[in-house]
Amino acid sequence: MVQAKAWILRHQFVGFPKASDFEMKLEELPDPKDGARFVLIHRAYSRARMKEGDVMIGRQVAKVIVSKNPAFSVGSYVVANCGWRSFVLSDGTELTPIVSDWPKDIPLSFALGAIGMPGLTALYGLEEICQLKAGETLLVNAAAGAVGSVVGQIGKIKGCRVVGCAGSDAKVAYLKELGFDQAFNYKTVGSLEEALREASAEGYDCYFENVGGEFSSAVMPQMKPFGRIAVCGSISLYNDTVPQTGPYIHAHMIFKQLKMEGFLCHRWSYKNEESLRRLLAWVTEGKLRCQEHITQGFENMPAAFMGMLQGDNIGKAVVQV
Ligand SMILES: NC(=O)C1=CN([C@@H]2O[C@H](COP(=O)(O)OP(=O)(O)OC[C@H]3O[C@@H](n4cnc5c(N)ncnc54)[C@H](OP(=O)(O)O)[C@@H]3O)[C@@H](O)[C@H]2O)C=CC1
Ligand SMILES: C/C=C/C(C)=O
Repeated sequence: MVQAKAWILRHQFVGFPKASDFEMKLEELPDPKDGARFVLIHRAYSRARMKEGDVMIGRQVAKVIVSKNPAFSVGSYVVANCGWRSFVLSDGTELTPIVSDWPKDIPLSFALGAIGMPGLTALYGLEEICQLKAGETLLVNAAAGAVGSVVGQIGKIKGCRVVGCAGSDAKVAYLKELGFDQAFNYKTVGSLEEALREASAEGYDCYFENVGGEFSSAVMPQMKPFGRIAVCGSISLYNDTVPQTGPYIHAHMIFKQLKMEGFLCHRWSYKNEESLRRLLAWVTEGKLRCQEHITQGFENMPAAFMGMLQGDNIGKAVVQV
């Protein structure tokens, strides 16, 4: 028997999540039986949200420590979509092997960030939704985070002018280090509209939307005709107890003939293998830089999650167990 820990959503979040909304439980896992197709894994990193009574959703980089499944050899690493757990028994359906030629000098935890789901989200939002072209001007918010920092760097790889905004001066300095052409702290600018205009007087061809709400309302009038908006997330709305309302965007959408489309990264999962190879190659070539905000200890998962929601992280927020 193995004793595993799991974080459960005790109470549905009302407004910003609280420590008392989470509960840690112990689970007894049976030993895998001969002939059964089970994998026992450990070493969790993760973050997410969901409904009461369930184990918190999240992905981990995990090591296979016992296996009766020939597809997952003992000692190999996988990305596991198994929630906030310290160990798990899996039939393999939620596991994606990390490629055996993963370079030794690249941390495996990047498989949760730039060379994982957030990197894929950035790539698909830009290529499939925005259809970003060289020479265009791209705007991204939450730009110093897991998805946003990759969005901006892919924008530069593709020969675009990139504007990013983030919530601290340290984050703005980081964006400049990454090669963003313009960056500003949305919390300290006097006027968001003016800051957006100063960053790109001629407006924006593409807008990679991570934040929503008021920020989005300020961007719409500054989109260029036939601009494209990839609606990836709306983090400024997730903790609302009362839904935010307008200004409404219809006039800008119509008269500028904008295209706006929401997406979930798994829509293109059939391309993931090739896409992860591209992201890995950019990292290896030094074209795509990754930073992590690492919290130590499984017991600190809720704190890390709440910290991410309030902007503590530069780069991908991970928990090392
Ligand atoms: N569609 C899809 O398939 C996917 C969508 N997403 C979405 O992408 C977005 C980014 O996710 P991810 O990269 O993991 O997270 P990040 O690493 O970017 O962390 C979240 C960041 O959001 C910013 N933020 C928090 N609250 C606000 C607010 N009220 N207004 C503006 N910014 C805020 C903070 O940065 P700052 O200091 O700059 O405010 C914080 O660091 C999220 O909206 C997420 O839901 C993520 C993965 C897949
Ligand atoms: C897959 C993740 C989705 C969001 C909106 O965060």
